[in-house]
Formats: sequence, structure tokens, C-alpha cells
Amino acid sequence: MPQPDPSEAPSTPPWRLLLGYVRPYRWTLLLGAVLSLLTGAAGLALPLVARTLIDDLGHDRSITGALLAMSGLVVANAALGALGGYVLRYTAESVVLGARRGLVSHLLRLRISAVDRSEPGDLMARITSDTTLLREVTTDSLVGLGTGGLTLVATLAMMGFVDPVLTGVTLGVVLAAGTVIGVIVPRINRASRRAQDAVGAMGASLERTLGALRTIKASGAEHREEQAVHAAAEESWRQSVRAAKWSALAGNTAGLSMQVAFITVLAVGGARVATGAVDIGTLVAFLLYVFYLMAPIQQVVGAVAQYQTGSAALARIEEARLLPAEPAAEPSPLPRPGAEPAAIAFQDVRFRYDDDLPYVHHGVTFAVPPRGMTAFVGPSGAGKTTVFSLIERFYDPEEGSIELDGRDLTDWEVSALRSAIGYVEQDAPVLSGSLRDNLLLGNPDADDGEVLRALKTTRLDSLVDRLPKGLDTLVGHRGTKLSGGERQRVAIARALLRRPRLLLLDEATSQLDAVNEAALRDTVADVARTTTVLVVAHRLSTVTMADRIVVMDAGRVRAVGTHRELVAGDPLYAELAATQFLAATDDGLKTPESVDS
Ligand SMILES: Nc1ncnc2c1ncn2[C@@H]1O[C@H](COP(=O)(O)OP(=O)(O)OP(=O)(O)O)[C@@H](O)[C@H]1O
Repeated sequence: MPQPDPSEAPSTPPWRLLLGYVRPYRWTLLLGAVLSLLTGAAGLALPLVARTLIDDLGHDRSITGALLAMSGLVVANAALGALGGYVLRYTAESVVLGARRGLVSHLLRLRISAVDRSEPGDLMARITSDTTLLREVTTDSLVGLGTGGLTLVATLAMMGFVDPVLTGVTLGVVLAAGTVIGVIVPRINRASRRAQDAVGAMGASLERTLGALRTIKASGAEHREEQAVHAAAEESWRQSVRAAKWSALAGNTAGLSMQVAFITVLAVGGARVATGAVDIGTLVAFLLYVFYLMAPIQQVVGAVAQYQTGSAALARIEEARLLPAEPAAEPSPLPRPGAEPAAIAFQDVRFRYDDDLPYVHHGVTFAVPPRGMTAFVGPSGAGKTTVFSLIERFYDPEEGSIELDGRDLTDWEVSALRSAIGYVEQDAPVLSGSLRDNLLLGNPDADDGEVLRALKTTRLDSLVDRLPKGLDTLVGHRGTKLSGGERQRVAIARALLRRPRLLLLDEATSQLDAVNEAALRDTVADVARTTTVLVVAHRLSTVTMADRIVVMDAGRVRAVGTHRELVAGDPLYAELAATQFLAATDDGLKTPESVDS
């Protein structure tokens, strides 16, 4: 798991977290609780009416009044019970919704460094499975504890009123059972936490497997992956069964205590009737109360047991909410058409991905003026993609400064900064949905004319014409229904539709065919006339047309120049040009061998 770092485990006790979630719905919850109490009260009045009925029978009086009262109470009990149940369920669902919305909003704003340390599948389980557990904890445990507790106290008070001696006997039994349950409860909590953690691990395993099913199949790894997911599912089952065992034991202890109380009251009460201390009507009423005590006791014990599961879920939700996130901000407007291109400069930037990882940038310095194309080249792992991540403020440098238009990135509002930039990642992610959804992702307001222009620029127009559903064609999970080259061009069209003042293009390392290669080269050249383009370059065709090339090696900039200058002046670049760049197949370009000759 990530997992949310245990050292960041929430220090707020779960009950306070629960109250925080419930606060917005406190009045509906109170209404539900009052309705439940009224239901209980209608039930509580029944034994008293029953005593009157027995008295009336004993004294040859009419029992019509008592019968009518009992019928009225039974109907009221049912009606109030149904209404109360609905209001409580409504409230519980609202609490779940509130928790889900809050958690989703937080997770979408997570800092990328927090995402690096997390398993998406586990985070998903926290949003789906853990929040669902709040439903029960709101109704069963909060209301159960409130109404059950109150009914319990009221019932005991009524019992005390009917016969204090028998009440003392009942209380003794209840307290003994309470002690046993107190020992069981922490075990329910531990097992529930482990069960939910295992559900998270199962989500993480599944996400890993389903996200790369082709690779899993091609590697013949289905069996091993299956075992990993099964192991997590079995662990969850084991722990849930353990929690169920302890919960059942707690419930049974409560039930057993009531049976014991019933028998004890019958024995002690019988003796008291025999000595004339109480009459038979009082004993019957008292036994009915003991019978009535069963429900609130079961409710309180159920509430306490349920709370243990809920508090484990609350702790997991809170862990995710403690992951560092970017501040929520209104989306910033995109640059106007024809907005000035951006300038970008790095000054002595030192950066590492985590405190226990080596530095990736050891004082990177370069400056890129507005407009034109700058290519970043260097051996794998030199830190080229990291330059883009820092510009997007996915991470912040440890030392040094990065300026966009002469203003430090930390002085920019993150949404304003990102709205100025178009970013095409190396693996050009395409999201499930239609082609149109993908194109409009970064600028939902783009009109048909703009979309058409972007399609033409990226040479996607002929593809769209070919597809029976055109732009409404579904591209499949992660765009699997598109070819690698098409995915890349969709990602570029998407970035262009944002009218970026700075375009970051992390070139795919895979070879494109001649037509795609030429299309991409022309596109980038076109865009570079009106905006600033930075490309992590893997292609000869890209570097040869770049206005300047930044050569990076092991986290440092070792040279800046044009292709011609660098081939002559920088041995590493000359070697890269000769051996590593993907050769263009287009006839207008040279092969690596001919480059430096
Ligand atoms: N999220 C991350 N967490 C930890 N280390 C990372 C992360 N991303 C990259 N790295 C490490 O940082 C170093 C630089 O990575 P970067 O992706 O910037 O290299 P690159 O020059 O773009 O390489 P390539 O040409 O292979 O894409 C690598 O050693 C990589 O392992």
C-alpha cells in the first residue's frame, strides 16, 4: 500500500471525525432519532396498558378502552418506526455522499508526490468501500447508541418505578454482560481495520492487473496475479469473519444476559409474589419490561460493534484526506487567441523526488526565450522529463528558481500557470470515452472550427473521416482502440486546443512511420512559430529543426547550441546523434550516420 504513511495516521479520534461528517445533517438525524424514540415510547407504554387490561379483567371491568389504547399504540409504533427508519437512512446516505464528495475533491487535488506514494486501487477502495461503511455507522451506531441508550435508561427507570428490587437484580446481570462485551469490542475494531486494509490491497492488485492485462497475458502471469488478488480477497474474508465472530459473541452475550435476567427475575419475582411483596400484575409488567429491555440492549451492543467497523473505515478515509494536496482553486481562463508566447528559465535548480532518493537535478540552468523550439536531449535518466514536471509544478525544486515570464513559479497561482501550458506526456495518455471527450478535455469550450483546425494540424482529420461515428467514436480504456501514433496525435491536438503559450512535448520513444513522422514534425514547426515549444527529443528530425538544443547529462546541462554547433562541439551530443536518436525515415532527413559526416 502507499500507502498513506502510517506515521501520518489521523490523531483525531474517530468519533470526532464521525461528528464532523454528520454535522451538516444533524437536524435530519435528530428528527430520525426523535421518531425512533417515539417508536420506543409507544412500545414502552404497552406493558402499562397491559397491566390495566389484566386489572380490568380481574375486576370484571370492560377492557374495550385498554384494547383500543393497545391497538392505537401498536399502529403508532409501526407508523413512527417506518418514518423514522426512512429519515435515518436518508441521513446516512447523505453522510456517505458528503464523505465521498469531500474525499474525491481532495484526491483529485493530491500533490503528484503523494500520488507517487499511493496505490490508486487502494485510494479507490477508500472512496467506494470505506465510505459505504459510514452508512451503518451513522444509523446503527450513532442513532442506535442515542436512541437505544435513552430507551434503555427509560426502561430501567420504569422498571425501578415498578419494583426496585427486581431492577437491582436485572442491573447486576446487565453489568456483568457489559464487562464481557468491553473485552470483545477492541478485537472487532482490529479485525475490521485489517479487513478494510485487505480490501484496499485487493483494489490495488486489481488495478495493477486490469491496467496492464495485455502485458499480464503476454507474460503468462495470469496465474500469479490471480493468486495475489485472491490472497488479498481471502485476507479480507478472514478478517471480516473474525470481526463477525466477535460481533456475534458480543450480540449473544447481550442476548444471553437477557435470558439470564428473565429467569432470575422470574425466580426472585415468583418468591416476592409468594411472600406478598408484589402482586402478580406487577410481576407480569416487570417481566414485560425485561422483555422490552432486550431490544435497546441489542441496539446498544450492535451500535458499539458497528462503530468499531465504522471507526476503522473513518481512520482509513482520514488517512487519505491527510495526504498533501494542492489548494483548491477556481479554474483559470485559457490564454486568448494570439496571446504572447512564454519565456522560461531555470537557475541552479536542485531537485530530488524524495528525501531518501538521489538528486535528479544538480543545479540545472538554462533560459528559453519566447517563441521557437527548444529540444532537450541526453541519455536516458538524465532528468529531461523532470524538467517538464517542475515547470508544471508537479514538484517543487529544493534549491534554485524557475521563472515563467520572469516571474518565479511559486508566485504563480498553480491553475493560472497550468492554463498557460499545454503538456503532452511521453506515453500520451488517452482517457476512456469518445475522441471528442479527449480532445475537449483541456478546453471544453473549444468550438467546432478550433477542433477541426487541431485535427488538421495533427493530421487526424482523415482518421476521423474514416471512423463511422467520427468524433463520437469510443476510444476504449486508455485509448486502446487507437494506434500508438494516433494516441500521440490526439494528445497533441488536445494540448493545442488549449492555445498554450508554452507547449511541452515529451516525444514518444517509439518509431513512427514516415507519414506520421513528417506530420508531427510539420505540426511542431507550425506551433513553434507562434508559441514556445519545449521538446524532450528522441528523433533526429526533431533536433535538426530545433532552434536550440539543451544537452543534459546526469542532472546537469552540459551544452546548449544548434545541431550543427553541438555535433562539432560536444562529444556526448555527437555520439547521441550518431547512435541513439531514432532515425527519420522521411526522405527529407538524414540518417544518423550521415549527420556528423
Ligand atoms: N516519480 C519519480 N519518483 C522517483 N524517481 C523518479 C521519478 N520519476 C523519475 N525518477 C527518476 O529520476 C531520474 C530522471 O528521470 P527523467 O524521467 O527525468 O529522465 P529522462 O531524462 O526524461 O529519461 P528518458 O529519456 O528515459 O525518459 C531517473 O533516474 C528516474 O528513475
